[in-house]
Amino acid sequence: MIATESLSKRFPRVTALDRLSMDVGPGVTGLVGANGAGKSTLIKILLGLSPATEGHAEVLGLDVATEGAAIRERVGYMPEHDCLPPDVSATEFVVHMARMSGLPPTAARERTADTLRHVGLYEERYRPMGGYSTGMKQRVKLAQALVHDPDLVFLDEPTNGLDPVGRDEMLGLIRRIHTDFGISVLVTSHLLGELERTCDHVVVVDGGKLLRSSSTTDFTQNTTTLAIEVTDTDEHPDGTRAVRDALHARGVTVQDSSGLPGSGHVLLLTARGEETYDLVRDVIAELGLGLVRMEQRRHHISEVFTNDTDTGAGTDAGTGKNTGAGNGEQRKEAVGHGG
Ligand SMILES: Nc1ncnc2c1ncn2[C@@H]1O[C@H](COP(=O)(O)OP(=O)(O)OP(=O)(O)O)[C@@H](O)[C@H]1O
Repeated sequence: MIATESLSKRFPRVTALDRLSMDVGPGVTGLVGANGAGKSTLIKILLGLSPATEGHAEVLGLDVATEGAAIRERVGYMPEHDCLPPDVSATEFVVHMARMSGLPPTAARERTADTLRHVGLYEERYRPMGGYSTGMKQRVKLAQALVHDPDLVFLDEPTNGLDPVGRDEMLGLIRRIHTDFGISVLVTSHLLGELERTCDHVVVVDGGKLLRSSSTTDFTQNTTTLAIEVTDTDEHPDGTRAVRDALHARGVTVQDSSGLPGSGHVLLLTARGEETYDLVRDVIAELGLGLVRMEQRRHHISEVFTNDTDTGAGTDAGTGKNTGAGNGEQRKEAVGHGG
């Protein structure tokens, strides 16, 4: 869908993109980075709206340097900033954008009604947009990006300014753009956590450079840490402690989980294979306790990112190719703490 090769953009005082190479396939891809990381600059180059200083990029197989108009016919764009004229209604505005994209009048009206309904704007679509809430404006911006039925959409910070409920709704809508309509999505955010649930693939940029590019599941792969929770009994009023002591007696060290929320009843230990599971099961059975849960912990994307920036990593940024697997071991090391 998108391929960049050593793409750079230098402004007089700042390098917004620095030799960025990446491949993005179909699906929902998150482009993550702090404010000023270069996300909007990349999107403008990919749309053919702003020339790169050096390097090469293709969108849907089209060269951004020479085929910008053809790219914009097939790609929808939701800009970051408020750009809606206050005096017109959502319907008028989106019909206008559909006409600008080349749809005939009747098709433009029909597509507008469908798209506004899809993003959750109903009666209010006939009112002037100046009176809309931030959430409603974001929905109109999303609708105009989708109205010409593109193959791919670029959404620049679509959850900006939304409250938690609005954020969740917007993330759900973004997911459905792909599942319901088969449109691929590149969505930017400075919040990693929210992309964990929404995206198939995540690209992390920092200071215009690629930090990491991999599938979300690869980012959040299982750790080797086991979380165990047991019931208490009359004989063992503190079942958690009884298990800890019994495991300790058998040479298994339980990790210090005191910093974790609700950690009072959760034991964390490093699994060394099947035998660790068997040992835990046997210890709990011998003590006559009930096993509430025994599960492998997963990383959160935010843990990965914190670790990357802390260590100045980017070790596996490499080519940034969308290969998903293959960097697991390196990542495991980079993440290390796992708990
Ligand atoms: N037209 C421009 N002229 C000069 N500097 C620019 C211009 N556009 C962007 N920059 C600079 O390039 C860097 C990257 O900006 P960009 O807007 O791409 O970041 P971003 O990751 O999208 O962050 P944000 O979400 O805050 O917009 C920033 O330091 C910004 O100040």
